Amino acid sequence: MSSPVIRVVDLWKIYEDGTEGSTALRGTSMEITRGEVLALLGKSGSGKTTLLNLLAGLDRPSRGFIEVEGKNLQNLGDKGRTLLRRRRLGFIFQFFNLLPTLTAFENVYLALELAGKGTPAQVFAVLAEVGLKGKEKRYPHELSGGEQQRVAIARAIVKEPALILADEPTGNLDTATGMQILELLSSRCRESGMSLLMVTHTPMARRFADRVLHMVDGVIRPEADGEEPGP
Ligand SMILES: Nc1ncnc2c1ncn2[C@@H]1O[C@H](COP(=O)(O)OP(=O)(O)OP(=O)(O)O)[C@@H](O)[C@H]1O
Repeated sequence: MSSPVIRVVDLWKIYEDGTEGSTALRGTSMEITRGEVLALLGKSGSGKTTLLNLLAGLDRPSRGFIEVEGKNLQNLGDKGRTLLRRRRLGFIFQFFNLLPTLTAFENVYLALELAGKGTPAQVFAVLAEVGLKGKEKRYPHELSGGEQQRVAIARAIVKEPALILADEPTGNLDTATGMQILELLSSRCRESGMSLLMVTHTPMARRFADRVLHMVDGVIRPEADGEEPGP
């Protein structure tokens, strides 16, 4: 069996905010295998964003550890974690987070440059693949929300990362556009063996997932134990 892309072991996060700490994660564990598409649901404040920040190496766990492709994030150092983010992780956000002064092409090309690999031809190919052929020179404000999210998907997948972390990827889109985006993202990840962890409040996201997880009070639980079964 192949080793997991992500291994989370007994992860705790206690935010120290002066007087009493706020415990966001309470000893949670999980694994993500190659090419697996996961939806992570959970109430507001249950710890989803905290987990994403820790997986991205943007914050440190209070206890426990995370391995990305067998490497313990804490042992990598700041520089190592930055390189890992640029090369092995992709990010998709609710509000797209494209650079407004760069065209669609330039937004995607920048990600490739930061990853230290790739050619302009790859950028054209990936933009065509997400349905943006002919729109490469548009700036974000000249694109619809769905199109901007397609640029963000292209930016994430162009470097073929091990894992894509998506935080509410359809939160700012209408239902039909959101479905198209989830279909595109989940099928492309499966085809290329990229893993996808999407945090979502959208129950329809479970249709596109291989596995649905629920964050309940700082602990990840499988769907069966979840607190809010969906439609
Ligand atoms: N920087 C911080 N300092 C102190 N407490 C924090 C901090 N960030 C988050 N928390 C607390 O940790 C808990 C989990 O927050 P988190 O943002 O991870 O939840 P979430 O599931 O992503 O919520 P939402 O769906 O609303 O985005 C909450 O109780 C929150 O108040």
